[in-house]
Amino acid sequence: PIDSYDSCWLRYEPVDDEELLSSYRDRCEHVYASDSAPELGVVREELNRGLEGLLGRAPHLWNHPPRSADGFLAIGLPDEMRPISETVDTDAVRSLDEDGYRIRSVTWEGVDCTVITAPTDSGLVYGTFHLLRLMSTGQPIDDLDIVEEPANANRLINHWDNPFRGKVERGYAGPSIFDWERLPDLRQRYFDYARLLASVGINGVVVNNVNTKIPSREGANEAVSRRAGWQLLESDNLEKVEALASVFRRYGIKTYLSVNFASPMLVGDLETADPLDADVEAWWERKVDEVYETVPDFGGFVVKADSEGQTGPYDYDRDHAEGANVIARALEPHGGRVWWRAFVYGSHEDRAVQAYNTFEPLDGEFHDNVTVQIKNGPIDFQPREPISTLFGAMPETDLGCELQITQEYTGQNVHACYHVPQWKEVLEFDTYADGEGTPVKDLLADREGQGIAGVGVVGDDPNWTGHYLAQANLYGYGRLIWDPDLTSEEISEEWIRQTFGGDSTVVETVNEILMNSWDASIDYHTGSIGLMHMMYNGSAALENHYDPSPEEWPEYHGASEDGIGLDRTSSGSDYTGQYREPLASRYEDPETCPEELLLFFHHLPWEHELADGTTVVQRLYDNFFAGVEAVKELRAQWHTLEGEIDDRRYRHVADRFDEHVLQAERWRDTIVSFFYDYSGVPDEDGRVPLE
Ligand SMILES: CO[C@H]1[C@H](O)[C@@H](O)[C@H](O)O[C@@H]1C(=O)O
Repeated sequence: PIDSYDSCWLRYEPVDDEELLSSYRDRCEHVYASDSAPELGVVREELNRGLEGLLGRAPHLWNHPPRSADGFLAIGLPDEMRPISETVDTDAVRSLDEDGYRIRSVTWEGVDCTVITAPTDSGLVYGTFHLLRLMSTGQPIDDLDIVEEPANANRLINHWDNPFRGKVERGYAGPSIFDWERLPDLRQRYFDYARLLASVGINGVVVNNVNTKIPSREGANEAVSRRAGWQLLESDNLEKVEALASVFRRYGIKTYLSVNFASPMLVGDLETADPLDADVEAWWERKVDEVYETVPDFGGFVVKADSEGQTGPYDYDRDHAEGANVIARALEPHGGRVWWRAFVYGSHEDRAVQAYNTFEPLDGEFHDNVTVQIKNGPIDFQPREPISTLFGAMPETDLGCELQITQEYTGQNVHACYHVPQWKEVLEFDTYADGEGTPVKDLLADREGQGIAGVGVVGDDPNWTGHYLAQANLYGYGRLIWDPDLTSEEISEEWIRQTFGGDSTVVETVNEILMNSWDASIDYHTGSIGLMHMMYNGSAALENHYDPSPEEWPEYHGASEDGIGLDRTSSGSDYTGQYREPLASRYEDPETCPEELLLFFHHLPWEHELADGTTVVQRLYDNFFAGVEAVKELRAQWHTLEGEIDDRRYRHVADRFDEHVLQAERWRDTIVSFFYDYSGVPDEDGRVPLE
């Protein structure tokens, strides 16, 4: 079947500004790019596709400097394109980070030349996408002097795709794009996905769900019989993994697998998975050697252990370092890495405190090739959470930050919600780890074993993401983790121009919609003063993690007749104590605790007065109602774009805004009624109780 799907931000629409077009043609119609490495093949392909789209005619590709051209583009490693590379400081290029690159406008033998060079081939791929992005967003390219290096060494996508069954856990864009039945046969879609990821600097992809074993409710045997993610480590499946890896590696992207901690028993036939057992150690070594025979540049494993029904070292009274290290030792000789998830909870009354209590004491115990992967907040990707206390608490351990691109809790494939401002808030958060001015972004940056992992959003839907505006989150994720100093606006404008064109009304309007969407989402999902996790969690009539269901979660909101919120201070679970000063004291006192997190840290009377004299319950009413009005405003703004954007995407988004408004009203009405039932306090403006 012909795969037809959207090209997202790689549309390469014809440049309509005559002056720009002629300058682009002068400089890029002739391209000198050697074809010495697979990545160079990608560079030539992308330039062909991009320049033909933008300039309206295919470029001339040379494998030597074109003598007759008035201007040309030269791309290659410093040693491969002498003497042109001497127009840039090649030593400086060689000392760039391995994924870094340099773009420079120079004159060579009297000819205008644009040089893209880098220490490695993947840098050339990123440099090429950077130049095409400049042209797709209508920027001048006649005086470029760009040096780029990624802030984060590892920039990963974690797919929660279930192989064989094709479903994506918390995916809202159709089935998985990975067709494991047909692999090693390749789909064109894999190449286009790799292009999308490489164009925003992603250099690692975990192709399967961290829930590698279906938590069996009907007993062990039933779970084992149905094919599951853990089986990707089986010898027969490794060539399928290699097939995918062969696509991704062309774009400088490493392939990883989520594995089950009990693989020695599930994949092997051992009786135990005890990490200190010599047979288990030997089994991991043999299995990993086998993987690298098939996938020579394999990235490594992601492991979800002792978490939500997945087995782990606790089954053998071992700690998480012992669990991770047996796998890490097997990967070490091959340069592989274990991304060990810190998403462990369930044995402490207050879920928020457990990850720190579990992992902080193990600081320095993990092998050098283990990265502890920590969700941005202590609960679970809620619209807004405080920052996990583990950031800044494990200086002797490589850390990774896990963010969620898919909108599990922010409206799935219906609501417009731009996550980049949320991620900015996380990365800019000052942990005080080394005194004032130690933001998360600095803790993560510039350490080879560290980085950021984003829970993926794509599926086989033609629009990839279930909602066209959700493409901005995949785009934005890559751009932000490459350069955390970019602003949310800069990123959204880049995306809008490449996706909907440069018309200023369209750019401004879509930008405003994106930039206001997250605040609206926090308002109508939570009331924006620290509550969270009030969603439906069943599998009956309502949608899981989509519909409101506050009555399910008293231990998360602490609603009672006398008040609301959870005491996480020293008189409660003492989660505040896990932060460094001055954060601990700031959160400990309701007078100094930031209002947007107040009820996360404090249980307060409904009529507790906030700084401006408004009571807690009235603030909640006001914010829920404001959230709905904000969504109505976003919809009205989108409606002004009818005729300015192609009808297919305009209609798609407009229809979703109608459902978005209804759903926001559902959240508001359900939760303000829930608060009224407990507090008995009516809204000052007569909106609650509802008629
Ligand atoms: C993959 O499982 C997910 C689960 O679907 C989700 O509801 C929650 O976010 O967390 C889990 C995790 O992060 O492991």
